[in-house]
Amino acid sequence: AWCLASLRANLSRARATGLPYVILPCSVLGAPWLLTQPVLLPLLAALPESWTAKWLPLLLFNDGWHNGYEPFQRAGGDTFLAVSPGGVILYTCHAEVSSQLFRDTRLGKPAHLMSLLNIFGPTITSTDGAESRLYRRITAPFFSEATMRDVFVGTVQGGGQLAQVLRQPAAHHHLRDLAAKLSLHILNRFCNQAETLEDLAMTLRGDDKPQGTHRMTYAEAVFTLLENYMTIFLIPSKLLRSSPSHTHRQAATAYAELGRYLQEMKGQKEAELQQKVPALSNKPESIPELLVQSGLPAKDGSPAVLRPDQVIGNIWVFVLAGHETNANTLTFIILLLACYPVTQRAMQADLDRILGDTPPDQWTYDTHYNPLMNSFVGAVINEALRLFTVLPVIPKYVPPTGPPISITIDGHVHPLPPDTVAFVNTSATHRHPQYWPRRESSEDTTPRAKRPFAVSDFNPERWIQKTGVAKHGLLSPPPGTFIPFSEGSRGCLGERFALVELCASVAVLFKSSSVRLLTRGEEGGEYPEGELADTWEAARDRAELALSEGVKFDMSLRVVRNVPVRFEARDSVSR
Ligand code: HEM
Repeated sequence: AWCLASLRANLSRARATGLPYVILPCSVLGAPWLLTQPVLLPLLAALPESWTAKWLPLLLFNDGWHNGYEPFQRAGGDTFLAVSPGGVILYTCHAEVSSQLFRDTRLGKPAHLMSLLNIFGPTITSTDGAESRLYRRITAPFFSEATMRDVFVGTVQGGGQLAQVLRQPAAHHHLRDLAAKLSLHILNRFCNQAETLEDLAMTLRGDDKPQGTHRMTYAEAVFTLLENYMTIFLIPSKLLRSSPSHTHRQAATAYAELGRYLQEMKGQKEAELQQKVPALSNKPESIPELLVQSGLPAKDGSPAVLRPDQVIGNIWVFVLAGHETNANTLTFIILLLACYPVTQRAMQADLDRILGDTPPDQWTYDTHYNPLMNSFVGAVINEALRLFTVLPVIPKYVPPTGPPISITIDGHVHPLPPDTVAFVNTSATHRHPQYWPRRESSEDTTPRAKRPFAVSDFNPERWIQKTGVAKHGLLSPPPGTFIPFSEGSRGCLGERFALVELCASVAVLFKSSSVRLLTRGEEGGEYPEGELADTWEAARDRAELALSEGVKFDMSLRVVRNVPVRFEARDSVSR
């Protein structure tokens, strides 16, 4: 009775918006569905597709990337509502609507749905209003041009070490982990000022050891925690520690160890700040420094702006937001280039043109970043960000108290009622047939080309502007059509940081090395039977499957299936 009454009430709220809607049996965000999904899903999947095609994909939050534009095609519109007894959710991939949602400062974030990130304390990403503005204001000064200079040079140094490790046989088994070690190092070295290049060398070799009384290294604690994030979020540490499962106990250790590392970082910054003579320091302040400073009483005696849990929560969220996304994007770029040798060579020709014989230790942000980003390097990065949206959905929220907030579509005004969650679907936007027409060869629907056709649609050439409106040589997409970093007042704080890091790592890896797909016969006996395909075309098909079926969204989008590739010094392969 409650369900029917709620559904009726929500239907009348939905009708009042004038937007098309789809009725769902439950809310994708509600506890009943989240708890019963493992049991119900196999039953629902067994029903004829024609019964479920319109609504079931909307209940599969983690499949958003795989579904791409399809749910919108089925719903017959780029903006629609999903109505259930649990509430009303707006789905959009309409550029004009997304831009309005990003720019309208009356809209907030559904902070109550994002508390998942608050495992060490409140965070910038899962708070709203004055609180998130405060965190942004405190940490924004870190993202200065001085920081970008350091990040560029540091990534070239670190990327050089990664290139050496990747050239070892069978390194592809650990490709994503090695990329994550590099990006965690960059973050730790520049955001946290807490690591050196020697530390990275040891981590990449696997020679790093826990320090002092720690039971895990910092990197091990971060990676283990991320592997077991939901377990740690849902099950109290006390239970995890006494669980018979080894994985549970490891998860509890990772959580405790990382908590200790974050506390130590905070303590060390507090000690440094008490000794520091500000005028003598010309280094960009680190994220922990900015946060810790706000957690101390001011010199004039006014109280601290942040509580200790706010300091720790936010140090953690920068570690999370700043390394996973970059590591996953770099991995996608490497695998895409292995599938496209011709594109790889075109990008390397641009690297040779821009960098010439200048040794990597003389590459600088001021001289090289812009030319690289306006070349094939920028085109490849943008195209990878378009196809592999590491955050496939960006949530917005009409506050529960207050008036409806209207969106306008083709001149028609649609008032969104209070308490409406809005999902800007980046994955569907980036596959919208009008904004991003598929490349001709990707019209291939043979069984080998799997939804969402990410590999066959990879086309960096589309970013190279030959005619028309050009922004520094690369295509400048209309607002709302290319949104990997979101936009507006809650857009990614680390966008520039991420692009600088990606640019420098792609440049250093591919200036010195090439990557190719491995096939059987040309290799020694170090690969297990069945791992390698017989021909390049078969290897390409496997890679394409891995980059569709083998892609998973949990904390962010990543490839979980191994793709056999080999890095070789460029001198040894034809240019
Ligand atoms: C390829 C790399 C990256 C991508 C695609 C990406 C994407 C995004 C997106 C889409 C958001 C908005 C999320 C939302 O509204 O729910 C976001 C927020 C954020 N990102 Fe990134 N990001 C990347 C790298 C980074 C890096 C390197 C840092 C820091 C060093 C960073 C720090 C943040 C922070 C602090 C926020 C929260 C902003 C707020 O809530 O006000 N990101 N990112």
